[in-house]
Amino acid sequence: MTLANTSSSTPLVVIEDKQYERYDRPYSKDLTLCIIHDRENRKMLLGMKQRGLGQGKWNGFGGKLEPGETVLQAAVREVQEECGLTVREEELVKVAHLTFAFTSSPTLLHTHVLLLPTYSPTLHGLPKPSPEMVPKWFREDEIPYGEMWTGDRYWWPRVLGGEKLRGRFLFEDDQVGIRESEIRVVTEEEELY
Ligand SMILES: Nc1nc2c([nH]c(=O)n2[C@H]2C[C@H](O)[C@@H](COP(=O)(O)OP(=O)(O)OP(=O)(O)O)O2)c(=O)[nH]1
Repeated sequence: MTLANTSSSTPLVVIEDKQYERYDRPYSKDLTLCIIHDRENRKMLLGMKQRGLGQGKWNGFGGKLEPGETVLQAAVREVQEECGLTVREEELVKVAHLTFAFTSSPTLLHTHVLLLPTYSPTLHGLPKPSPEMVPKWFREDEIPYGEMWTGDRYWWPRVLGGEKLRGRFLFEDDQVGIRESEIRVVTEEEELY
């Protein structure tokens, strides 16, 4: 094990084995999280969550898979519902599988993170607010990590930098403190999910 090179004081443990899924919880849910990147103009679309888990935080767009849906189908649907953009499954790149748990919650959240690398208004339309999310563009160097999930500063920049990651975060029940976190790079040969 090695400590990741991060600028913050919270150490992030990088693991080389498959410990990332080892939180023992009786229930699990599959979720999507889509990062909309306008690479050419060096900006990213985030949404301010209006309700539910993560309310009051900036995040990408996503939510629970509906029965019978694939990850990609759910991602396309959630992006459309939450910010009005039309994306196609083939455009989405699988960039991370992150497992989130909370100290007193019996449910593991398996979050499938996807990236739309090249947003274009002509292809995807213009973002519009929904009851769930109020979208806003941020410059790449002004991502508001202080108003996002606490763990995001550790993996978001790496995903934007082209790395494929697996990780797990055990949050305190206040959904702010991180009791434990691990992350590792996925090898070329490995299926991400
Ligand atoms: N960026 C980031 N996203 C997270 C973290 N933890 C976490 O659950 N999420 C994401 C995954 C999902 O996209 C979203 C939660 O799913 P959701 O939006 O369906 O939750 P909800 O409670 O509002 O669900 P619903 O009842 O409205 O269906 O938050 C985290 O640490 N960082």
